Amino acid sequence: MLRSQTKLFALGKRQLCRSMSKSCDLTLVEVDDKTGIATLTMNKPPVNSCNLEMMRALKDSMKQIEGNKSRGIILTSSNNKVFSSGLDLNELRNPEQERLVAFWKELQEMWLTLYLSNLPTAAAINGHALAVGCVMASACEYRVMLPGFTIGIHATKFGYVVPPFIVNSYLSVLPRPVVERALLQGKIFSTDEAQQINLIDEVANSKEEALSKCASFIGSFAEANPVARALTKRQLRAEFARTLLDEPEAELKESLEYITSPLFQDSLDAYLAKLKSKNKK
Ligand SMILES: CCCCCCCC/C=C\C=C\CC(=O)SCCNC(=O)CCNC(=O)[C@H](O)C(C)(C)COP(=O)(O)OP(=O)(O)OC[C@H]1O[C@@H](n2cnc3c(N)ncnc32)[C@H](O)[C@@H]1OP(=O)(O)O
Repeated sequence: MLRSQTKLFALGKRQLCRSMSKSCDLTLVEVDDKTGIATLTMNKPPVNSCNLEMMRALKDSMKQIEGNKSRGIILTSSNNKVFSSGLDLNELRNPEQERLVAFWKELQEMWLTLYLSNLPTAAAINGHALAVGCVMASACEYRVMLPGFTIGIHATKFGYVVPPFIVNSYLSVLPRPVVERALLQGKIFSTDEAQQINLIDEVANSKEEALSKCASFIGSFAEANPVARALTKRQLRAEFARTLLDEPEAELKESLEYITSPLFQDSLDAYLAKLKSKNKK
């Protein structure tokens, strides 16, 4: 349904495409005609949480961008405080089986599409990037973050086992001992801390500067043959994507069993209640 709701507009020198839900445009895509770089903006209020429709919109937008022969993708947010708050926790709470299966498959496909994109990818992290928000940023080849925000995978803090492909997202950016400690502690990093451990590549003082730094990174591949670049990237990244490429059903089964267990559901209830109570105080 979303695919048929995706529209492509000609807008002066730019093309704009939108993946729409009933109430809003979940993603916005603008292609700069001069550079050929596409900016993919997450636009799901209030905090870009990833429900089924959002992840489908992200995947479809990335595929459209690749099909449009753009030179690269910059992932960013329309919210100037939150890049993404990760998976939509409401999708995991007392889920209906069919929707949960579709949701988890979409997460797998969205991650594979971003992680193995043929194009150079960069994240302009203009707000908090938590859990799967951090995973999406880590799946990109380059990260530029604004000061004063946080980034990390804090799953173990609220009783979530971290699935292997999420571990691999971190491993493709950080050394193993750092990954192990960060995941086991459920560590959330400030912008400065993230730069110190090279979880992010650069700090920018505004979203415009972040976008510009991401564009410069993508521009650095101007001399590379796009096909050779894409195939080399795929070779380099294939190992970390292996579980999902070869055995998505096994990963799905394991995750579903865990998500629907009383242990997980109880800790999710407690976590959601804490999150909601913050706004009632
Ligand atoms: C052996 C192998 C087994 C494998 C098993 C695998 C199982 C793994 C299962 C799950 C993996 C999950 C990974 C995830 O990504 S889970 C998501 C984790 N994300 C978070 O914890 C982020 C929580 N949010 C925040 O900390 C803040 O909202 C923040 C992003 C910092 C923004 O803060 P602020 O601007 O102050 O906004 P509010 O907190 O007021 O939020 C506004 C409303 O949005 C609701 N909200 C926030 N985040 C989420 C979310 N992720 N999902 C759903 N809803 C969310 C929040 O409650 C507010 O709602 P309301 O206005 O009704 O109070």
